[in-house]
Amino acid sequence: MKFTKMNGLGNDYIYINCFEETVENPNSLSVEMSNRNFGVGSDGLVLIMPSEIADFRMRMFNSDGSEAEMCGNAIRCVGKYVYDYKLTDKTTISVETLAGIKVLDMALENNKVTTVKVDMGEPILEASLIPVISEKMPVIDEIIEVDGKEYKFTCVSMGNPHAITYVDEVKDFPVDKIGKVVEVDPKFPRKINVEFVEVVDDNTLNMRVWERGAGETMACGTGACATLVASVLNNKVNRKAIVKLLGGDLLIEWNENDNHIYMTGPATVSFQGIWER
Ligand SMILES: N[C@H](CCC[C@H](N)C(=O)O)C(=O)O
Repeated sequence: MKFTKMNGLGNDYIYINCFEETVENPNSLSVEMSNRNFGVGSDGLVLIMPSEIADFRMRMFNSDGSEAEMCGNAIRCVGKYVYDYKLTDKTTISVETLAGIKVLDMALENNKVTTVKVDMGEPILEASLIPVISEKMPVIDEIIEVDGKEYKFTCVSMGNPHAITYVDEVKDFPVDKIGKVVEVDPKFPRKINVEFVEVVDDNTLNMRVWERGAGETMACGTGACATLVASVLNNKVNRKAIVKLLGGDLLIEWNENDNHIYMTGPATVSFQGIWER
């Protein structure tokens, strides 16, 4: 089976073109192919499929096999894949996801996609829809205790759930130690992605992320969007800011007119290969 390895700021996935290939059990295949010793190695698996209601459909699976509602870094790579490999000649396309239809605008250099701007839709702030067990609206300063220390979280969904907390400095923060506990806290019925954020200035945030179903990754697109929303709600940044991740920067805007979040960032092909099953 042919696959393409791509990444968005180092958040790397294996992409299967399901116009040409058939995938029986994507959950177990994601676990198998994501293994960095016995497989290809990745943060998960992404299927590029036909859609009845959009130009294309994307399904995304974490490296633990769980399917996520949406993936920001992956959807930019889907845009790059379908244009560069000539499944479309449009530079504005729609992609069906479990979090609804997303619209992508793609920038080209030498007729290859370099940067993609994604309309990520509206943030979801209602506790029951995130979901998080909380009486607050929006969910700000939700306390979770880890190893005797209390952390305050703001919770936002971009179709997938996120809990954001602010720290003095992300560089040496124990993201894995704290992230893996918060991910599975009983307050989160569908678990949660956990973002650790350092405010640099009104237009700049440093962020590291412990992802649901994958652990710490180099970048998280939906997480960067959720982080911008949380930071505006907490009066820490302007509505348009750069989110600096281990793998690089994303430009995120929470548009005041349409309440939509816009994410702009790169998409990169690493290599193509054949998976012998
Ligand atoms: N781990 C996430 C899915 C991947 C999100 C992230 N890689 C992104 O770029 O948005 C979840 O289970 O919701």
